[in-house]
Amino acid sequence: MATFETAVKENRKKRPIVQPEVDKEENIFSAKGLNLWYGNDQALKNIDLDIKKNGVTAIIGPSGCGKSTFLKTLNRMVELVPIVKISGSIDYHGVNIFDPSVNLVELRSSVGMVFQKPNPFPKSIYDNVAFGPRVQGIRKKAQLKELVEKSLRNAGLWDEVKDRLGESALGLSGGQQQRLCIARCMAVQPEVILMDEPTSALDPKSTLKVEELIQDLKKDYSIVIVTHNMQQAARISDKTAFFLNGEVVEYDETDTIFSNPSDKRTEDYITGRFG
Ligand SMILES: Nc1ncnc2c1ncn2[C@@H]1O[C@H](COP(=O)(O)OP(=O)(O)OP(=O)(O)O)[C@@H](O)[C@H]1O
Repeated sequence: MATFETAVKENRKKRPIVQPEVDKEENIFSAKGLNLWYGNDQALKNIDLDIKKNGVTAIIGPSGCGKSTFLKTLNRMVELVPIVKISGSIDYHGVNIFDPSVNLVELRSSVGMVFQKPNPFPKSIYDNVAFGPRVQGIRKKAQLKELVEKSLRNAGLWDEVKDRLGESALGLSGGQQQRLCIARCMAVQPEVILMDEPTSALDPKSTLKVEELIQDLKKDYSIVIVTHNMQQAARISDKTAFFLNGEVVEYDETDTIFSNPSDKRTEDYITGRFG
């Protein structure tokens, strides 16, 4: 049986994700007729959605409407659940991510993910950030050091941790841990960052810091964020998709969704009539 390392190496030989000839596209993802089932239960229904490059796209909607499922479909993490079945397509750099030739390791490096609860490894701050690059085969100390510093700086955490890089990441505050997880995600140099309610476990001050960070990062990354917090979606996103019962009810500029939605269900949701 192949070891993890040989599997990673084999996988690298597959089709490269980034194809310069289609790199100029304005949309980073284009989902078409996307359906997803957990066993017999359909969680995503005929989703057509284009996600803007270098912007923040918010996914909102009531509990259980399929927000996280859609997010995890974008880097095929959802398929870690064995009962999942999918039909339809999601184009990324002109390639359907479900095509058998797609290199999953590369896809998941290019499309990183930050979760609701900060989940640093029980390792040092340095080793958390260096983990991904090491898995990618980077061994040179100087190169690793540079990547770690750059990622921590980009996550706005460097000044707070530069003198304690060898200490356990678990000793950081919740807000710092979440920014560390964002740094860990950036260390593998993704171009998309998926965020699943990244501030719901944080206090208001840490939430503000992460929101400022997202605003800062969007010039270099495409960010898709699931949030229950409507003010947050309104504050930080460029476009917003409203999901209901596994369908996209409305998708538009965030200002339009919050000031002049075209569907009554969107209006009812954003004005707190249900959810
Ligand atoms: N691992 C799983 N196995 C079976 N069903 C699942 C699984 N994960 C999610 N579901 C179901 O899929 C549907 C969509 O769930 P999902 O978590 O995507 O919704 P959500 O909008 O993100 O909800 P929340 O806001 O509560 O996190 C729900 O009916 C849920 O029960």
